[in-house]
Amino acid sequence: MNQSKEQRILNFVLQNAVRGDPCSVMDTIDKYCSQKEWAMNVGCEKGLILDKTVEEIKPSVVLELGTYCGYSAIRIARLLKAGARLLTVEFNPEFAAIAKQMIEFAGVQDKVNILEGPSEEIIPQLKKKYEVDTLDFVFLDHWKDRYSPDTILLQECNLLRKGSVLLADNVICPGAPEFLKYIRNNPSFQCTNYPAHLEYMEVQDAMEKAVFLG
Ligand SMILES: O=C(NC/C=C/[C@H]1O[C@@H](n2ccc(=O)cc2)[C@H](O)[C@@H]1O)c1cc([N+](=O)[O-])cc(O)c1O
Ligand SMILES: [Mg+2]
Repeated sequence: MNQSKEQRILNFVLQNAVRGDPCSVMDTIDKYCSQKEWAMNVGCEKGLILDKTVEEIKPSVVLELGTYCGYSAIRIARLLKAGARLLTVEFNPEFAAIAKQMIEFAGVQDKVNILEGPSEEIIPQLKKKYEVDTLDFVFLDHWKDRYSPDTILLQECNLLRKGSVLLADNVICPGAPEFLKYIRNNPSFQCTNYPAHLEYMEVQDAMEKAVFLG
């Protein structure tokens, strides 16, 4: 049975990146996906926006929605302080298995917990099953039509506190119009837009940051 694209990306990393070096893994994925096969990793340009947001917040508890191959999980985890943790939600078992290997190869597995299942099932379990009090930072990069229902669900589950930061990928391409409408008209959120390009392409995209005001 021939390999999936995600398996080919993982193999390229295992054969070309430096084990235990997160930057080497990120650079190797970016090299493969810009030169050989496009894939929906946040990439290096939007990755820098993600980096700056994480460095600004210095979060202790991070939730990522949409692990895929683990690129942004590695990107975030490499910047986390000792004792801080990333919970990342992936519902495709094949992608979760790839991401697990990618994260272990990068050496950040001690900071990352991959939670397998759909976000609408996992989010309500975070407090009791995963011992989360509130989330300092949430990176949204899963199905674009899940961004607003999951933002509402996070509030309903009391997982946001005054100052919690959401960062959403792809609000221009593929686009998350419903999310933008919801979040920008909601007085409980202070929004900032960061124009960028779609990963590995000369296509306009943007990230949206939303700070929860409590
Ligand atoms: O569609 C996109 N992302 C959807 C991501 C989905 C990921 O989230 C997981 N998930 C995890 C939990 C869930 O509940 C649902 C899905 C899915 O199993 C998948 O691993 C996308 C598309 C483009 N593009 O240019 O086409 C560019 C991007 O940067 C993108 O992020
Ligand atoms: Mg994305």
